[in-house]
Amino acid sequence: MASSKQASTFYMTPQEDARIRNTVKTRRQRCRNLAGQPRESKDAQALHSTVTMASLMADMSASSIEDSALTANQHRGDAMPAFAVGEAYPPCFLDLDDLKPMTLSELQMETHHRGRVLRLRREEPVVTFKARSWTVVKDQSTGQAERLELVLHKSELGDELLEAGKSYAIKEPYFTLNDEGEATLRVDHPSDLVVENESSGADSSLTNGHVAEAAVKRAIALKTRGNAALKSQELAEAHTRYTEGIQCLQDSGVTNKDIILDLYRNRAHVNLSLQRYDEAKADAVAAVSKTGADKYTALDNKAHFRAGAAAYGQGEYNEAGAFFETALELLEGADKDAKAFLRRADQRLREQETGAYDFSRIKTLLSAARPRVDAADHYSDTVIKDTPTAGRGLFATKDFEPGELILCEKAFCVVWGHELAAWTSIAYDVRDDKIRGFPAGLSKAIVQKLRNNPSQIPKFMDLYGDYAGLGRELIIRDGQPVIDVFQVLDIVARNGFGLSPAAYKDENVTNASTGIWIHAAYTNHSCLANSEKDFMGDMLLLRAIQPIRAGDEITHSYDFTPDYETRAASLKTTWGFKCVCALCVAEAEDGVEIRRKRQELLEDAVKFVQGNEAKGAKRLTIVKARRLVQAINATYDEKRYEGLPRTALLGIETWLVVAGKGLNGVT
Ligand SMILES: C[S@@+](CC[C@H](N)C(=O)[O-])C[C@H]1O[C@@H](n2cnc3c(N)ncnc32)[C@H](O)[C@@H]1O
Repeated sequence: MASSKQASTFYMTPQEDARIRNTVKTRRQRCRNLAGQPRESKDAQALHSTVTMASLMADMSASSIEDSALTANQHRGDAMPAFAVGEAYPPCFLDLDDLKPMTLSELQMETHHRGRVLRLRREEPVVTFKARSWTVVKDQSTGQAERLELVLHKSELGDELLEAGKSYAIKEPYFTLNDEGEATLRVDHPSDLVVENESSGADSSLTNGHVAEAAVKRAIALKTRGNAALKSQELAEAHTRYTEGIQCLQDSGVTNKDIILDLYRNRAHVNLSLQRYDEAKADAVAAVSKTGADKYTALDNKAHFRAGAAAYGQGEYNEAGAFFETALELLEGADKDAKAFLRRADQRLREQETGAYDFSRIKTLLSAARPRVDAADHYSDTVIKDTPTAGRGLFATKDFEPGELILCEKAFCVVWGHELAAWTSIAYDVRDDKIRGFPAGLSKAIVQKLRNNPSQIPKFMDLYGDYAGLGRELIIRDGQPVIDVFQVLDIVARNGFGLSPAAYKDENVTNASTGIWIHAAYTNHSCLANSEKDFMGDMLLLRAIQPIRAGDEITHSYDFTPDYETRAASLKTTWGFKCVCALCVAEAEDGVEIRRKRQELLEDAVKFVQGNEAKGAKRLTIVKARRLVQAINATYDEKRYEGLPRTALLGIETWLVVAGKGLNGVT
C-alpha cells in the first residue's frame, strides 16, 4: 500500500521487531511439532472464568487493542495490533449438507478438518478487540468446551459475528495455537462460521389451511417485532425478524398474502440503511404487487422508490432512473422524493458519460462528517489491456493534453483517519520475512462490503494480488458468498492507496486514511509518469501531466523518492516489482559512487533551500546555489540523461527561479 509519507512511517525498536518475529516463528514451530496430535480436553469451568474475566477487562479498557503477544508499542505510545500473514488456506466451499458432522473430541492439533462440520453452542460472553474476537463454545453432545477465535470480522448486519447468535456451525474447522500458545478453534473466513438461528418452523400437526393461517399470524407478529426494532434503530434485529417472517410464510407455502409484500418492503428499507444494496433491490422488486389494483398504488410506489435507491447505491443509474420514473408515474407525478432522485440519477448519468462535474459544489458539500461524494465514476476514455512487462495496465482511448482530466472515480471502499474503521496493523509476512504497516481496518471494511453486496465480488477479486485464492468467481454456499479473506488482504496490499496529503489532522500511522479505487488500480507505476492523482473527498481524480496520445499507456508514480536505492527498495517491498523505466535504467547505469555523490549533494541542496529564504536572497547566497546546481549537474552524464529529468535539481532550481526574480535581471 502506498500512503502519505507521514502516515506510513511506523517506528519499531529492533527489540520489538525481533519479539514479533520470534513470537510468530515459535508458534509456527510448535504448530508443526504438534500437527496431527489429538486435542487435549479442557476444564470448562476454568475456560468460563477466563472468558468472563477477559470480557470484563475488555469492556473496562479504553482501548480496543488487545494487549497480546503480538501487540507492538509505538515510540509515541500508540499500540498497534500485529499479525502474521502468508499462512493462507482456502475457505470451505461446500454446503453444510455436504459436510460430515464431528465432535470436539475428534479434533487434531494444527489440522484443517476438511469435509467436516462442528455444531457448537456459545453460553459465554464474547471478548471483542479490533483485530480479533473470541469466546468459549460447548459441544452439546459431550459437554466439552473449547476456545473459538475469529479474526477481523463482523456479521453482514453490522454486529460482531460471534454475537449474532448462540449456535454456530463451523465448516471445516481449523484447530491450531494462537499467539499466546493456547489451543483454539480459529476462523479466518467469515463464511466458515454459520450462525444458526433457532426457528420454531411450521406446526406439522395442522392441516394445510390451518398451517397457512398459523403462518400468517406468526408472520404478522414478526413484522410487528421487526417494526419496533426498526423504530429503535436495531437494524440487525429488524432484519432477522422480517427474514423469519418471510421464511415462515415460504415454509408454509404462503405466497399470495399482503403480509409477504409488507415483509419484503420493510426488509428492503433495513437493507438500504445497512448499505446491503443487492438484497435491498431484490426485496423491493419482490414487494411490488403486480396487480394494478388501486389499494396497492402507494405501496408499490414505495417499493419502486426503494428499488431505485438500491440501484443508485450500486451505481446503476440507468436502472435507478427507471425505478424512480415508475414510482413517479404511480403517484401521477406527485412524489417529491422520486422527482429529486430522478434528477440526481440523470445528473450521475451525465457525469458518467461526459466527465462534466460541478467540482465547486462537490467541494462545498464536503466535510469530515460527510467525506464521501455523491457523484458518478467517469472512466470511459480509458481501457484496461495487457502490457508487455507489468501485467494489465490502463490505456488512453483518446488524446489528453497536460492538465486534462483523464478519469474520476469514487472509492470502492475508503476509511478515513477520523473514523473508527481506520486502523493500521503491523503485518509480519512469513513468505518474505518482512514486517510492514497494513491497513487492516480497510480490509475488514472491504470484506464486510463484499459480504453485503456479493455482486461486487467478481470485479474486486479480479484485481491484482500474488495469492490467487478462489479467483474472481462468485460462489454462494448456504446463502452466503464465499470470500477468501487472504485474497482480500493480498489485493489490498497491492492496490490500496493512501489519500495524500493526509486528509484530516487527527491522522497518524495507526489510523491512516486509505482506500481502493478499482478502475484506477489498473494504472501501473512509472518514475516518468504521464499522469498524477489527486483527491476530492473519496473521489480520485487522475490528470495528464504530459501529452498522452490515444493508445498510450497511462502511468502514475507510486513513489516519488528521488534517491534511487530507497525508491527501488520501496517499490520492491511494497509493490513487488523492479522498475525499468528510462530514468531507473539511467540511474542504475550511473553506478553506486555517482548515485552516492548525487545523494549527498541533494541533501546539501535540501538543507540549503530550507535554510535560506529565496525571496530577497543576497547575491552571494545565489552564487552558492548556482555552485550547488553545477555540482549536481556534473553527476549527470549528458548523453545518458538526454531527454530525462534531473530530479536532484528540482528543489534548488525552483529556489533559484524565485530568488532570480528579486534580483531584477541580474543573472
Ligand atoms: C495496482 S496494481 C497495477 C495493475 C496490475 N499491473 C494488474 O495487472 O492488475 C500494482 C501491481 O502492478 C505491477 N506493476 C505496476 N507497475 C509496474 C511496473 N512499472 N513494472 C512492473 N510491474 C508493475 C506490480 O505487480 C504491482 O504490484
